[in-house]
Amino acid sequence: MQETIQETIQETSALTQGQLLPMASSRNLNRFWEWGRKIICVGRNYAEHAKELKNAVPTEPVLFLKPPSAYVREGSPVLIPYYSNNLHHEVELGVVIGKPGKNIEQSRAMEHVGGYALCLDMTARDTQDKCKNKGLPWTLAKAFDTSCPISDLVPKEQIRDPGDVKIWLKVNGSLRQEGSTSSMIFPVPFLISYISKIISLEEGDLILTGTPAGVASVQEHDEMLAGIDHIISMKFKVEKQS
Ligand SMILES: O=C([O-])CC(=O)C(=O)O
Ligand SMILES: [Mg+2]
Repeated sequence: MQETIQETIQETSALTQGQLLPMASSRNLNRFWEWGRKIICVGRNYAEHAKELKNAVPTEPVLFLKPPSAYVREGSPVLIPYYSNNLHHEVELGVVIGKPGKNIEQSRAMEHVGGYALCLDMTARDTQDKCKNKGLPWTLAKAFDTSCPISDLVPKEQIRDPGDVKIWLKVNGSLRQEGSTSSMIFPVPFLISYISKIISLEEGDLILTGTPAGVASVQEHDEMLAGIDHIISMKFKVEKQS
C-alpha cells in the first residue's frame, strides 16, 4: 500500500507542476463558508510537524472533519474553549472544491479545485492529547466554534502550483510557522483523489491540507497574523470563551 501511494504521488505531482489549469466552478464560490459544506482536514501531512508532536510520519493520509459552524471570519475573535488551557495555532493551505466528484483520478483532480483559502486549524492540544490517550475521536479538540479561521477566497489563477507556496504565521509580531507546501507528504491532487474515494466532494467543500512545523500555544489577547506568500493575509485576536 505504502509503495503504491508513493509511486502514484510521484507520477501525478509532475502533472500539476507549473501548468495553467482550467477554471472549474459553475457557482460563485466567493462566500463558500456560508454554504454549510464539509471541512475535511488532513493531519500530519508535513514530516517535521508529525515529528515535533512525536507522531509517526504517516504512510496514508490522516483525516478528520470540522463542522461548518467552526468557521470564523476576520473581525471576530478566535475563542479558547472553556475546557482547554493549551490552544494551538496550525496555519494551513485550504483547497476549495469548485466541481463535485467521487472517485476522482489524480490526473483530473485539479479540475475540481475552484480556488484556495488561508485557514487555521485551531487545536485544543491538551484535549487532543487526552483523546489520543483514550483512543477517542478528536472532535472536542478540533471541531469547536471558531476552530477554523478562514480568509477570503483566493482565486485559482493566483496560485499556479499549490505544491509550491509558502504559508506563514506570526503571533504578536513573532514568526512562529513558515513552511512551503512543497514539503507536503501527500500533495493536493493526491489528497483530492484519495478523499473523493471515501467522501463525495461537493462544491464549496474545503480541504485543509495540514500544517508545517512550529505549532504552539496562543493566549487571551494574542494577535495571530497569517499569510500565503504575499498573496493574502489575515489577522485574528484570541479571546476566552465566556
Ligand atoms: O497535529 C495535528 O493535530 C494534526 C493536524 O491537524 C495537522 O498536522 O495539521
Ligand atoms: Mg491541522
